[in-house]
Amino acid sequence: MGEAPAFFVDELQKGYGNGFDTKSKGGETAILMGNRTYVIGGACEESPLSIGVQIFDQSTGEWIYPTVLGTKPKPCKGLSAVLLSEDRILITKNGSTPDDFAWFLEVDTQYVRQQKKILGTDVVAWSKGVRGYAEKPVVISGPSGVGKGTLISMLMKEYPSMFGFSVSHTTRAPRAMEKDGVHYHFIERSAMEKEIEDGKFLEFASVHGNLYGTSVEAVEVVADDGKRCILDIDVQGARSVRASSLEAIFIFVCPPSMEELEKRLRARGTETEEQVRKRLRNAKAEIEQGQSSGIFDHMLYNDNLEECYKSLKNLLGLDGTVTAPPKSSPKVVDLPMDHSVAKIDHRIIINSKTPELGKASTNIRIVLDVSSLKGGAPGRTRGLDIYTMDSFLDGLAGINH
Ligand SMILES: Nc1nc2c(ncn2[C@@H]2O[C@H](COP(=O)(O)OP(=O)(O)O)[C@@H](O)[C@H]2O)c(=O)[nH]1
Ligand SMILES: Nc1ncnc2c1ncn2[C@@H]1O[C@H](COP(=O)(O)OP(=O)(O)O)[C@@H](O)[C@H]1O
Repeated sequence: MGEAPAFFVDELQKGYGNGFDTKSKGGETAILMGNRTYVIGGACEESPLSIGVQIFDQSTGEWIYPTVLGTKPKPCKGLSAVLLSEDRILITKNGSTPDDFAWFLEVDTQYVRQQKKILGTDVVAWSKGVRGYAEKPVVISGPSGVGKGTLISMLMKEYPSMFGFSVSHTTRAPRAMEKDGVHYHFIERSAMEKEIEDGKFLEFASVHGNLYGTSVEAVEVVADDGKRCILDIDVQGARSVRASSLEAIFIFVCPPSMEELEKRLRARGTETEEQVRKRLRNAKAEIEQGQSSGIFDHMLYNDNLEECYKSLKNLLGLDGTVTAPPKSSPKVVDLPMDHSVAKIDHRIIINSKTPELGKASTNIRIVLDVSSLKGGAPGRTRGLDIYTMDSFLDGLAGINH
């Protein structure tokens, strides 16, 4: 494990006051919570392409090197930290673009506490802040051949800007029309097992003799796009997601009969006879679990495809009226290289300290509104609102007229 940043040691051993202090030196920043000082910054020793996290425990005088989960931010020239609540720290990256400047380091959220129990180590988790209010992800399960893929394709075709598909990893061989990275990430079993060990998966399961899993990243890239994520996963996977901190809507699709299911599977013609038999055997257990496990919020019967699709749209609140395109967020400038950060209620005010080289000496003030945050690790933190102080003041002036 790496050495603690030397220049911090003296100061940390002296202690930092009141629990809301943040200090920044070089590429690092430190923030005190209770007895622990979180030192964030520099490159992480184990993965140099990401920002490191170390904890100084003032009660024991020892450094702790926690397991760091989640997609990590890339190193930058400097950081600022603000304690948001007792469970997470907001990190802003100097000089970064609006889609990369707000990150959350979770230190005591439900997910972190759950992972601490599982791993038996100290844990912190990164979650990137994204703008916009995409709705809860949708988990769709059901036996092979029931029509999940067909229904999802219809939804994505009709609402391309609203939904994004979570591309799973699988060890099964690609079908003729399937593209790597679009339908699945096709992967060797040993490589997938290694990635599972490294904590890259939100859930995984062995289905019909192959490994399938949803990586945290698969869900995150959809959130980054401001879209609602659709997961096509089996009942075991749905159970894992239900037990995780990812809030989602769970839908189970049933066939009208086993005979019809067999007909559809055979007509699709993508599996060998042996595979078809295996899938039909597994279907019985899946339907039983789907109907009785209490995991699913909604059951759909896919007899007539058009009717089933209409029911799916209804339960997702898409009742046929044309929905307005998402409001485009006001443009925000990059975060100044040198800035101060202040927290006022649920707003974080970022002020540039000095004019940047070659730039006019106007003072840049950016507001981060954190009043409506949703989600978090594993996955992005949604609902972040970012605007310039000027547009905020213009808005207030508008109200007063
Ligand atoms: N747990 C889990 N199941 C998955 C995942 N991706 C796909 N599945 C499920 O694996 C099963 C087999 O999928 P596939 O081989 O594509 O066959 P299909 O169901 O006949 O289209 C289906 O029940 C899928 O819902 C995943 O990431 N995790
Ligand atoms: N309601 C339906 N009636 C008849 N055939 C259907 C219906 N829904 C889907 N299918 C067909 O059944 C086959 C299996 O559907 P698919 O979407 O691939 O299932 P899954 O993704 O659940 O394995 C496909 O050939 C599809 O066109």
